[in-house]
Amino acid sequence: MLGEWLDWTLDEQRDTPRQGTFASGRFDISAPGVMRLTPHRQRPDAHACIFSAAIHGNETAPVELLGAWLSELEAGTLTLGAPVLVILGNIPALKAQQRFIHTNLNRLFERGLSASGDEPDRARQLMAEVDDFFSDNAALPKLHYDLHTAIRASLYPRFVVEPYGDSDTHSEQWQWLAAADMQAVLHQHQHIWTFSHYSKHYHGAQSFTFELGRVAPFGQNDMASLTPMQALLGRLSEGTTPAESDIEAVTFFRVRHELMRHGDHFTLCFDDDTPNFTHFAPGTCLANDSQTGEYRVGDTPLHVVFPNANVEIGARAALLVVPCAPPTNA
Ligand SMILES: O=C(O)CCC(=O)N[C@@H](CCC(=O)O)C(=O)O
Ligand SMILES: [Zn+2]
Repeated sequence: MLGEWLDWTLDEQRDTPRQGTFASGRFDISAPGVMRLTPHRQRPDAHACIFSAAIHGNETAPVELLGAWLSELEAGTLTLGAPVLVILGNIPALKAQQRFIHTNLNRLFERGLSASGDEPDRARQLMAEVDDFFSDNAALPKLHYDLHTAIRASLYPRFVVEPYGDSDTHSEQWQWLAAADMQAVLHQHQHIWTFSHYSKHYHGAQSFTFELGRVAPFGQNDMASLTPMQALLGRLSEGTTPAESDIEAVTFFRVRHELMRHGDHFTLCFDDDTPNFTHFAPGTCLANDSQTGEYRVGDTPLHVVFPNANVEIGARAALLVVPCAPPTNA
């Protein structure tokens, strides 16, 4: 199953079986990098689960993690008890080991998207796959974990971004994230058309973007730190209740401001290797933009997440965030 999926994903021309069975279920590969797993016996607590990776092509740890989890299913050490849609997002970028080829796929998941090109076409295909999967499993609670790694080091190496949306995140999610050793949660403050946001906004799914360490080539990822995360994927795919931990060890943040690049010339006022969540005091200069001038921290200290001066004009150059209390349902 794993072999067939990766073969067809990485080499579309190969004559690979597109469906088959394994000890506890069936697999159906509907497109390169898109595979449905259907259990022979669905457990009563099952969620309809989507696990996605490689929405950014150079983020390899999540691909290794999904490979390790699929190997457990294939070996029969894990029993499938929930339907799962597994996705590798940007295949040309994965082959090239680049974040994207033409544009950032993780800003294109919006219905009615009119842009043309390979990444917009892939976004439309993946949105349709998500719609079909959730509609075919309409009786089940919906869940989507979109797995990434961050460009820079981080004061919290493993954290999740909670997309903005009308639907609430259930209290159990916070405990599952804590048990999976996620160290921080960042609540988004507005709609950003990411893949995890798509499932939350249009389907009301329990959905997060996971940042599982730092970008590294295949084979050089710290997979030991992701053992608790693999256990979470394992429990969800078994349709059993994941381990819970109390959330004391998790730090919560909220986005205060999205720093955008507007001008041809854009620089950040701090070192390139500044880790995510670094704190900046009031008055500190954070960015210089040829279009909008200097950006300085106001009266409230800010922490910087995902700083990147080399984004396209009009794209996000950093999230400026503040600590906040845990959700009242946590
Ligand atoms: O490390 C970075 O600078 C970028 C990491 C990354 O790709 N983050 C995601 C976050 C998506 C979200 O806000 O949910 C992204 O920018 O797409
Ligand atoms: Zn990413």
